[in-house]
Amino acid sequence: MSGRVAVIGAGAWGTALACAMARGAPVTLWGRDAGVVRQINAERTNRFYLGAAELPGAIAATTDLAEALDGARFVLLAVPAQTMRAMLTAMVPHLHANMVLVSCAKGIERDSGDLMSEVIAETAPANRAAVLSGPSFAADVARGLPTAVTLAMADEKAALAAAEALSRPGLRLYAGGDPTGVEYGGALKNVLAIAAGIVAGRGLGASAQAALTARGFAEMTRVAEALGARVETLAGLSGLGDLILTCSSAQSRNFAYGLALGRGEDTSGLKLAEGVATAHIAARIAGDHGIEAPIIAAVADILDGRLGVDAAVSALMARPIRVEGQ
Ligand SMILES: NC(=O)C1=CN([C@@H]2O[C@H](COP(=O)(O)OP(=O)(O)OC[C@H]3O[C@@H](n4cnc5c(N)ncnc54)[C@H](OP(=O)(O)O)[C@@H]3O)[C@@H](O)[C@H]2O)C=CC1
Ligand SMILES: O=C(CO)COP(=O)(O)O
Repeated sequence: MSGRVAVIGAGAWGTALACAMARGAPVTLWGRDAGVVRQINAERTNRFYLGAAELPGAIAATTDLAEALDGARFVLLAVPAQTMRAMLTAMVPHLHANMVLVSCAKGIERDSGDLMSEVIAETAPANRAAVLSGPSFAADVARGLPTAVTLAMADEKAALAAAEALSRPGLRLYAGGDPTGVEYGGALKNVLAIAAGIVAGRGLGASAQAALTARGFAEMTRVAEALGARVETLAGLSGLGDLILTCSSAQSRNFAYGLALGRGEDTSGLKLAEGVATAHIAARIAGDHGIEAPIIAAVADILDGRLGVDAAVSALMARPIRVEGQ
């Protein structure tokens, strides 16, 4: 499977993915902001989202969806999860059935509880859906630093062909046949990264940080498995891999959001933290299914102002003693 690549969304991730893709072939990049698009084409930078990073000349940016999608075989969707449905709806008139729609977003739709692959299936049922997720900061990918992520489709053979077609020097794609697991991994790690940031911001220590990450991994695995994912997927790049990355670095916007919360600082001017919207719906889904998810529930309660950080920590520490792994 080969073919031209279109990237939808000229924020940090979309622009970084376009940089990676341009190392193999020309790529079109759709952005909604004419100023950003002009800057990418004329100055080869996207300063607001990627600072001084120099963008390859093989990226053709446009605000015109029809132009961006024309002739594309793979369409990488890199807009925030809560805007994915509207974005796809606008794209539908320009889609052809042979285009593979690859969600690169990490989140659960807040109103419906849908994963991004489900949003694709509902809005563009004639197209095949894929998901791409794993430990990958946009700044690293834009610079061409070595990165490995998973591309999953319900059809594993098709995923392998797509992973081969989209791998580039510096960006190695592993194929997977469990999109549900890959998506829950990517979405839930954002919620746990907020929790890790809170722990750091509150100055609770490195031991608490490690415990939170390990118990967070147990929790995300439990939730995802109950919702149809394979446990081994969660132990891969788009579960454990991404959890380790984002629970340990203030470069993560979700971690940085939690850090501010833990320090009692204002979060209103901060960059996109997908875990905020996902925390609410993930807590609701876990509650509805009777899945034990105390950290996710605590993050949702803190974000909603129902629980203070110290009370949340006390409550987590006071839970009944149990056998680890159950
Ligand atoms: N940044 C990263 O390191 C990574 C991010 N991701 C995921 O990628 C997704 C996108 O994140 P990221 O690029 O970082 O976010 P950014 O905030 O950097 O960029 C978001 C982009 O989406 C655009 N946008 C926002 N709302 C809409 C809308 N309603 N319709 C169309 N476009 C819209 C923004 O346009 P405008 O500038 O005009 O507001 C901007 O170009 C998230 O789900 C994130 O979790 C995944 C892996 C790595
Ligand atoms: O998903 C990411 C890295 O894999 C980016 O994390 P943040 O959205 O928290 O910055």
